[in-house]
Formats: sequence, C-alpha cells, structure tokens
Amino acid sequence: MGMLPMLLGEYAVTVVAMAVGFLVATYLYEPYWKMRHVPGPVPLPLIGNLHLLAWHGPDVFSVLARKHGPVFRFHMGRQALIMVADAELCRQVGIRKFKSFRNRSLPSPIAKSPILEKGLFVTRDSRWSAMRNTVASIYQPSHLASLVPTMHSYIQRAARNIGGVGGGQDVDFSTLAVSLFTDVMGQAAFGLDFGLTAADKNPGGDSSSNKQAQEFVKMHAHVTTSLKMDMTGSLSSIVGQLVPSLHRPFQEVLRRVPGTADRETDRVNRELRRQMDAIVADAARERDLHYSRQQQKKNDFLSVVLGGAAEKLLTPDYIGALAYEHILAGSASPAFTLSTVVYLVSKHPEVEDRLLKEVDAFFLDHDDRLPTADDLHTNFPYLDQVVKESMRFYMSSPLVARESSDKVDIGGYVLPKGTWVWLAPGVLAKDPINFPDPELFRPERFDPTGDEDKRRHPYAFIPFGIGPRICIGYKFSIQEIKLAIIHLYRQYIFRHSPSMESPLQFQYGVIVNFKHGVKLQVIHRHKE
Ligand code: HEM
Repeated sequence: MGMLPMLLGEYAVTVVAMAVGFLVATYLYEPYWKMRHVPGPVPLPLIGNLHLLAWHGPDVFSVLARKHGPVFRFHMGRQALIMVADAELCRQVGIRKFKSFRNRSLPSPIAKSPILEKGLFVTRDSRWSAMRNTVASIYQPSHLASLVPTMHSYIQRAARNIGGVGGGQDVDFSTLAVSLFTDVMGQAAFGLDFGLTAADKNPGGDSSSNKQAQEFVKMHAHVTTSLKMDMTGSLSSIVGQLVPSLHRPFQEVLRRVPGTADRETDRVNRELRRQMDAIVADAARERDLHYSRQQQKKNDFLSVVLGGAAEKLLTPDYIGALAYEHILAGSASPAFTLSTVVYLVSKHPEVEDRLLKEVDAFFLDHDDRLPTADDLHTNFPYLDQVVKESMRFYMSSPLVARESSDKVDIGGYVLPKGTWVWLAPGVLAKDPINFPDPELFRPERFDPTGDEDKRRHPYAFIPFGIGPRICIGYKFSIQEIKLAIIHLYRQYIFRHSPSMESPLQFQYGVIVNFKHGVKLQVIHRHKE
C-alpha cells in the first residue's frame, strides 16, 4: 500500500466529517439564522434556551421581556419561538391579524398525540373552523344555564365528601378538585357519572362500572401529566423537543421496548381510544333508541354533537376526540384554578371575610336557594374579582401558541410564514404597568369601578387566550368554578396544612400543575 491512497483515505474521512458537521450545524442553527433580526438570548446547540427555563422556571419569560423588549426569540431545542409579551401586540396576533394566525404551533409530542390530534386544540384551518362552529352551540348561554343543576348536584356531593374529612385531617384539595371537575365533565361530555366524588361509593369499590371509571380516570391523569414541556417527559418527547423530526421514529422504536415511558403512554393512548370509541358507539345507539321512543333529548355534549347536522363532518373518531378533549381540558385547568382560589383566600383573611359576607348575603332568608347562571354572572361581584385575581396570580396556561400562515409584521419584526409565535399572558399578568405591585394578591384590582381596572389595557388579562381561538370552555369554567366556591364557602373555610410546602411548587406541562398538591385543613363553619 502506498502513502497516497492512505492520505487520500484520511482526507476523505476528514472531508466527510466536516461535511456532516457542517450539515448538523446548519440544521441546528438554521432557525436561529432565520430569526436573528429578532432580539433574544443566544441559543446553545441542541438545547437552544431550554437551560434558562430549567434554571428560572417560567419567570424566565418576564426576565427576557425586560431584557430584550416585548417581542423576543426563545429557542425550545432547535425550534425558534417568537414570544409576544405586550397586550397590544397580543391583540394584533390574536384578533387583528387572525387570518395569518389561525393555527396553533405545538411541540410534536402534543400535536402528534393520537389522543389529541383530532380535537379542537390541535386541528387546523378549515377543519378547525367547521368543528368549532359545530360545537359552539353547546356553549351558548342557554345551554350553559341548563347545566347548572347538574354542576350543582355534583358540587354538593363533593362538598359533603369533604365534610367527612374531619378532625383537623389534611385534604389534598387539588386531587379533590380534579375528581370533582372530572365528574362534572363526565356528565357534561358523555352523560356518564364517573362517581369519583360520590361519598356513598367506596372509591376502591369493586362494581365493574366503578372500576372502569377509576381506570379511565387513572389513564386520563397519565395523559394530562405525561405531556410535559420541561424536558422531564418520555425519551421520545425529550428528543422531539430538541429535534422535532426525530420524535416519531424514536416513539415508534421505544413503544416496543418494555419498561419505557413511551410504551406506557402508547398503551394508555390505545386503551383510552378503545374506551372512547365504545362510549361514542353506545351513545349513538342510545340516541337512536331515544328517538324511536320519542323520549326527551339528552343535553350532554356527545348527544348534542351526535344529534346535530354534524354527522357528515364529525366521524366517530373526531367525536370521540372532542368529547375526550372536553374531559381533559375541562378538568385540569378548572381544578387548578379552584385550588389556587382556596389556597390564596385561606392566606388572606380580609379577602376571606369579604367573600364569606357576599356568599352569606345571597342565602340570607333563602337557605335553599340555588344560584342561577344569571346570579353567578351578576350577584357575586367580589367572587368574580377573587377568581380573576387568583387566575392572574397563578396562571394555568401562561403561554398561548400560534403559527403564522404567511409573512407578517409583528411589532416591527417581519416574520416568515410558518413562524411559531407564542403569546405570553403569564408575563402580561405580572407586568407592573397593568398590575401595580404584581406580587400582591389584591382582588380589588379587578373592581370594574376602580381606577386600576379602568386604566388597564383590555387585553392585559387573557388567561383563557384571545380572539376566535379563545378557550371554548371559558364561560363554562367560570360558571362551575364560581358555583363550587359558593358551595364550599357556605359550609367550610380552609387553612394551610403545616405539611404543605411554601411557596407552592409547580410542574410545567401542557398546563401548569402542582408538584405536591395543595394540602389544606377543612374547618366547618357551622358546627351543629
Ligand atoms: C380555568 C379553566 C380553563 C382555562 C384557564 C383554560 C385555558 C385555555 C387556553 C389559554 C386556551 C388557548 C386559547 C387560545 O389559544 O387563545 C384554551 C383552549 C381550549 N380550551 Fe380551555 N381553559 C379552561 C377550561 C376549559 C374547559 C372547561 C373546556 C371544555 C369544556 C376547555 C376546552 C378548551 C378547548 C377545546 C380549547 C381549544 C379551542 C380551539 O382551539 O378552538 N377549556 N383553554
């Protein structure tokens, strides 16, 4: 062998290695290069700016907005996000330029989740608008008002259940709130009583329907908590965040490997799909039976969607996904909000005092009065402020995702088609310009007759998102949360358990959740 071929061989290896290095660097840095005209922190290879999120938690977005201005770049792995942290610019993205921002941009583990991909949250363009128009009727005020008695009976049932935990014992309020709203949503979405808050049912009971419901909810909890965005999810979802195109191949391989989180997620997704399909098929059969017997129509989500002209648009798989999405979206966020209200109120005696006075005044001389949807809207002004301030203080969805469908200018920055633009309601909620002393819990700041409320930008407080793509369950949740608070505070007050950590710790997934629950002590207000 002569020297020349050997040198050529080494040379070829070097050239190939350099070419591969160049291609990898180009692949990783291309998104940064395209967005370099937008200010922001320098991304590291592969992880982008995720290390900042790990260090500071979501406060990082307030820190970056202060440093770089209201429009800045943040790299989630390779993916560039353009963050918008200004109320007027949020209005532009969410409302004024909605035509260019109809769709949500979502990390691959969420967008490709078989359980979510046919729901309203992930669907895009004309299919989304057709689906949204179809289900919007269920959120009309008259339909919501008709749900009050059901909500009421479940809330009373759960409240009785809390009462059973006496003697200064701790309750994990957040778990209880998830059970409560899952029950409410089970009824509202499927017309089924999951019975999670039924005092007369043994939660671990062995009736087969009870067991099935428990299993369903266990899987449901798995879906809610496994969609994490902070690099602590399954291996494929971590890889998917760093290099989105690798998510699917990794998932395909890992779901075959015993013991992996991907395998468990795959099992749960399949099983949930199977159960949802069965529930939809049952509901369709029952509906036909109702029609043939001329019985009164049912008003749960499934029956309404099945009964509408929607059948051509919504095949059973879409209907199943929509109904399931209701349970998923409809239990976790309202439960988070209710738990934060109770947590914050029990820390602020002056707020608790005013709230109790308002609740008691409503029932004065009418002990068995049931608040109507109208009452909830108009007769509890302070409660309204308490709920808003709690949502501002601890926001369950501090980021709202959009994607540009053409070239568009936001705040003086021209963004190419396909840019991921994320609004930051969590940053707006802590901005002293709109919320003086943002670290103080002060419900009165939302008093509509007060100066602070009048001065505030109309889109500075957007915990349910903004524009045509705003949360569809917005009014539904406010109604159930208010109803729950009224019933709870008629009977109890709450105090922090000594075993609860302070300050509260959170985990960041599709929505924010508590790391260790919200542990409270329940005190009966009127001991017989
Ligand atoms: C406190 C409770 C809740 C909060 C804070 C909340 C928050 C949000 C947010 C921030 C969005 C994104 C909006 C946007 O992109 O502009 C959203 C979307 C959505 N929410 Fe909620 N949500 C809550 C309760 C509910 C409930 C009870 C349901 C179901 C009944 C629900 C169903 C949905 C759906 C289906 C979407 C997607 C809407 C679409 O893309 O058209 N949410 N929610």
